[in-house]
Amino acid sequence: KRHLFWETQPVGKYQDDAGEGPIEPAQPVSEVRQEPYNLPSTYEWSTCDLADEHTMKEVYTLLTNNYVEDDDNMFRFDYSVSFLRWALTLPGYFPSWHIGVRAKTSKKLVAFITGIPAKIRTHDTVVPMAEINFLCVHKKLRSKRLAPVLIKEVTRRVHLEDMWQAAYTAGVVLPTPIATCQYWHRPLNPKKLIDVGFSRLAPRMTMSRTIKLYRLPEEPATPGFRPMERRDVVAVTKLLQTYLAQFQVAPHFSEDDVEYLLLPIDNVINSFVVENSETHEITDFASFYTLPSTIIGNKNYSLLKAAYSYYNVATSMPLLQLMNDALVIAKQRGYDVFNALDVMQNESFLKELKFGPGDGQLHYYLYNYRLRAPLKPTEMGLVLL
Ligand SMILES: COc1cccc(CC(=N)NC(=O)c2cccnc2OC2CCNCC2)c1
Repeated sequence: KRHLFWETQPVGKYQDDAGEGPIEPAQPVSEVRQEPYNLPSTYEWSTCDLADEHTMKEVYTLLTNNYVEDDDNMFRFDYSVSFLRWALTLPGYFPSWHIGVRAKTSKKLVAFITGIPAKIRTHDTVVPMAEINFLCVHKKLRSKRLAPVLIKEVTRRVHLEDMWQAAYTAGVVLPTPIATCQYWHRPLNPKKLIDVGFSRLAPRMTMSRTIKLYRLPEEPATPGFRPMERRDVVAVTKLLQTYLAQFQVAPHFSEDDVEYLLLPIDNVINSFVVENSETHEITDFASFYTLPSTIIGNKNYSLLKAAYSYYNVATSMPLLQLMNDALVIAKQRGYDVFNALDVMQNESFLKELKFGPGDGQLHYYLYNYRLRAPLKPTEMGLVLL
């Protein structure tokens, strides 16, 4: 399929002969285009100040009504205001990278795209990158070729901050995935999932048999499994840095990153540690983020409460046991389903903990950075929100 826009971007093929690294060289910031790209005449750029409650509410409303749906258009991501604030206003973020498009007359927010700064390690090189996310065009403005303009504008604003690489994911295939991952789902409330059409009753299975199949203990099995606290930041950072070192692409987390990104926030990020009762050593870490989905057009339910596996490190037990404890807590806290990608070492627990394969794939991309070869999911250590 011809990609009129993507063929103009540095997202090219692999080149195992050439080294790994930027496809195009950085430019002097003074040479970066100073003026915003052109929009259709009735629309205007509008940088969204997410510290402002009203603007944040406008962003929430645009996304909850117009963001990503599953392939059967039965569910749509419903990122909460507190989640968006957490995900997008991290220390060192650039307000100018929260880009909106408004209709000139009504001032209605009709499109959005974001970037946040991150340090991503690819093999042995730590590269400052922009993580691009939340590209959204109002349903009524689709196929007006707005998405390419939003992408060019966020790229321009990233360049203005002297940053020349980016990372993003998508459910669609574009030039040129660096990894293609499968997503998996572990039912926690199988009856609701079947009622809303997320899951189907397996052949020759009754509902009561299905409920029994997915039943979980009331409490985690591991003594010392508890919510992460600020005092755990140093130990968790060490655990994560050591664990993530094995993957070809992974975030390069500092203690400040861990403190901001992984300390628990109700209904946003859930994180846990295992503390050895004798040595008080932190030996394991588990985390999942909260991303509900609107259930489109179901008469009994309006919201699917989903947990998404984030970063997990087990050193004192099999990852399987740690993840089972995470499932137990997610069930306790009222989640309907626990989702995971087959990245990192997740394959080691997916089948055994009764995850079922999802009906789609998530593709990872790098902008202006060539790898020698695509990665296997087990070589991918980056989880985007
Ligand atoms: C259940 O409600 C849905 C609402 C919209 C889309 C999908 C399917 C889908 N596209 N799922 C994923 O992309 C996905 C499945 C498992 C884990 N992470 C995921 O995506 C994350 C990471 C990328 N940004 C969205 C959230 C499901």
